[in-house]
Amino acid sequence: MIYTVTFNPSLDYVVRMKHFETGAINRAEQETIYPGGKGINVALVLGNLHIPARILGFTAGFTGQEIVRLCKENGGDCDFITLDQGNSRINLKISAADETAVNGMGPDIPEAKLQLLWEKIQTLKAGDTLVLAGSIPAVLPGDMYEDIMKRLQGRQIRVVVDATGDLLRNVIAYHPFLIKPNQFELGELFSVILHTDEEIITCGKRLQSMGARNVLVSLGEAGALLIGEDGQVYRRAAPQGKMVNSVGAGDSMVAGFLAGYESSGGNLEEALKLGLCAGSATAFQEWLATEQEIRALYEAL
Ligand SMILES: Nc1ncnc2c1ncn2[C@@H]1O[C@H](COP(=O)(O)OP(=O)(O)OP(=O)(O)O)[C@@H](O)[C@H]1O
Ligand SMILES: O=P(O)(O)OC[C@@]1(O)O[C@H](CO)[C@@H](O)[C@@H]1O
Repeated sequence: MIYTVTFNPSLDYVVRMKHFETGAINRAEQETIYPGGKGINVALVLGNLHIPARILGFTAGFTGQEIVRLCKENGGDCDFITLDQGNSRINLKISAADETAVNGMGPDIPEAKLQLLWEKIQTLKAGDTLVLAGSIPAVLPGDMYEDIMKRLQGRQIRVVVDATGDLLRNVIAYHPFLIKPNQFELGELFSVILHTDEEIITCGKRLQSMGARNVLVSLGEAGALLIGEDGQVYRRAAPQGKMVNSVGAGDSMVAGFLAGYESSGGNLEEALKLGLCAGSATAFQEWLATEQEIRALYEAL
């Protein structure tokens, strides 16, 4: 069974306009509200691919209720913990000539509620996969994912981490099965800006030598690079298509990778291929891609 954890879910308020100008009143030409947060996105795309995934995390207030409702409406298997105070955040996504986002801070999570999450995670069994994805509310310590991984050591649970900065850096020593930084986030870990495949591979291999098993580096429209635990480096260009909205493309890639890995009995090339197609299929849609959209790219690749 796959479980995803979203500490800081959101309502993604996606607005479209031809031109966006800072310091001015901008008028939306189209607006939609989606349930958001990386773990939620991963689980919904897994669901689209018929892979069962339970959604764990914290929701609060009226926005939290709407996140749960929208997740369920989209087939999500929700097991959220409800916080007694605050509201889940609203993340503004502006799609104009380019994409701009303002992500909220999210509510505080008191110790007693963290304990409830820990109790849920304790029930995972050997062979299960746990996806820790996205940021945590600003008031929580940056070792949150590390703490979870520490407690899960030796239990044969595959842990996937899609996060940035310290949250990601601190888990590497605990042998995550998969990490998925994008090119910028990978460079950020080493305080460098990466330009070439060789530079990306060097940094990816460094993360492997520090403990990560598979390092999947997403490169936007340039595709992805996988530094596999089998010692191979896999490189694939992205499928061609018209970019509509890239929000959730990276999460869809994680979902596709896990689905491809599971359905192929652990073939990394297959996992990368389905991951890439899921990422691109989402980038080519208004929101998260359906199975049909992902399979169409897969057949053509
Ligand atoms: N313009 C694009 N054209 C084709 N594929 C794309 C494009 N943008 C993203 N993708 C696909 O989605 C994958 C993930 O994208 P990206 O590298 O932007 O991840 P990310 O930065 O984690 O994304 P996000 O934070 O928006 O979810 C890429 O590897 C690629 O397969
Ligand atoms: O603030 P975080 O947790 O880093 O990212 C949150 C978020 O931007 O990630 C998803 C796309 O990957 C969106 O649904 C959501 O708004």
